[in-house]
Amino acid sequence: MSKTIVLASNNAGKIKEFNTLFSQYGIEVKPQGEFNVDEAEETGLSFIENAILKARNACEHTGLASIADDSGIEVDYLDGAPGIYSARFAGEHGDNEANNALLLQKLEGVPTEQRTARFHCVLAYMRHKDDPTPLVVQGSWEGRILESSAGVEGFGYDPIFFVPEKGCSSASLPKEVKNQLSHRAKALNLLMSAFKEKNILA
Ligand SMILES: O=c1nc[nH]c2c1ncn2[C@H]1C[C@H](O)[C@@H](COP(=O)(O)OP(=O)(O)OP(=O)(O)O)O1
Ligand SMILES: [Mg+2]
Repeated sequence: MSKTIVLASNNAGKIKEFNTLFSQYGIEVKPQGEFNVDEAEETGLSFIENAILKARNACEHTGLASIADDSGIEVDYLDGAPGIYSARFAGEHGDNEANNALLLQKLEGVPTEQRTARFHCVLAYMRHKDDPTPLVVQGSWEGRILESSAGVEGFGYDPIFFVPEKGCSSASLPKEVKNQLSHRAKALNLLMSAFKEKNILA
């Protein structure tokens, strides 16, 4: 690979997954923490806007190309909430336990068939901070919200996300399996196709 790509994320769970996923494509990325990039303010009103804000922030602070991930969970019974606010659903950014507890509480007594939900991931690639044509791709993963936590793998909402095709929570899946099925894996697959088509990193 000829150039460094910064991964515009501070989320340890995402970074771990990306290390595995990118290595499958023979690409090395460096998390923005290695460059002391300050966290971007996620002021957008969509995953797409926030992904671009994060990618642009990382480009600006490093002078390098970057990839950002903005993701979250949409629950149908809650009209799509927590959506872009998934990381701060219960108030404090990144308090996964509180977020999961609040989501379970809001769905208390709601029957199984009304607990449908999906993970959503938007990836944005920007060559530099003024890049007028960021590459933007999306992936989603359908499932439903369990009635209690199960499993210890993954991060975030994984313990309460039921994966119908596997019959268990996403936190109960081996990492390799999540990395084949997930919203993030699907989005990255699309990004890698776009890279190929545009000879990025070729
Ligand atoms: O595969 C996943 N499995 C479980 N939970 C997940 C997943 N993917 C996203 N999520 C949840 C975690 C967090 O509550 C929110 C992402 O929020 P999001 O703003 O994109 O990330 P973040 O602030 O944690 O890190 P950063 O912005 O530095 O990448 O969605
Ligand atoms: Mg964030």
